Amino acid sequence: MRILKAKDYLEMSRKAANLIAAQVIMKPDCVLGLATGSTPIGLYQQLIQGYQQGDLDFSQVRTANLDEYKGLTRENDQSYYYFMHQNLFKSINVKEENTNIPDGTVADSAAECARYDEVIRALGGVDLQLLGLGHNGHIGFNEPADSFAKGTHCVDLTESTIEANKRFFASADDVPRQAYTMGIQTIMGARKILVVVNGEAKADIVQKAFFGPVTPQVPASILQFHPDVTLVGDEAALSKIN
Ligand SMILES: N[C@@H]1[C@@H](O)[C@H](O)[C@@H](COP(=O)(O)O)O[C@@H]1O
Repeated sequence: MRILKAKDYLEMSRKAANLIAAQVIMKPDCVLGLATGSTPIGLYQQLIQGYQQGDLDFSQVRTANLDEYKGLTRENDQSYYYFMHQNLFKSINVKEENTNIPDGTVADSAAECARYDEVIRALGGVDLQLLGLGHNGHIGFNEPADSFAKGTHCVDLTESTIEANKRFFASADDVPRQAYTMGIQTIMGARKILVVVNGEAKADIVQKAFFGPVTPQVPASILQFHPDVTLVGDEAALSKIN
């Protein structure tokens, strides 16, 4: 695992965006696995700047997002579809038909999960998967569990995730209780993985996930077995691993 330490959030965002930019430049039709949450917003802004300055072209890039809340429509401003359009897609030249996100409005979980796995298979897998890290070690919405989930599946969100994400909703009651997420096998199948973390609140889980035992109780710990992981974090998030 490569660890890149940044002095602050802006530098973390720049370093991470540089790695994604390198991927897009070296393979213009690459498949980018994308993530939501507050951590990647700064790096998406950097990618938008790179596009506006004429350094990056996303016209052939394909994307596959990690997850989506079940039950939220695309128009709901808390859906991950909405998030991706607001924070990245509307400001770069990626083609709508080349972007993929699980469809939270499909009630039949088995059908939607099978469809999404087929989408990723048809894309030829993910070249570079971007990941944030939940406070309980979740990646995508793979919550702590007794075993590692394989493909796309529907999860019941844990209380800690509902608590962490309620800041985006009017109240905790409005946070959806379920989500569709890529599975651990799909994430591990990505050719490269880029994890971004910032802030002191992530310091403990960074230490556990990357230097603790590999266990489904800390889903991100499986990344220790991936051959090409880069962790980019600010000093606060990396403070317990030095
Ligand atoms: N499903 C998302 C994850 O993909 C994200 O990585 C995580 C951390 O979010 P943040 O970056 O806001 O800390 O929480 C959310 O629940």
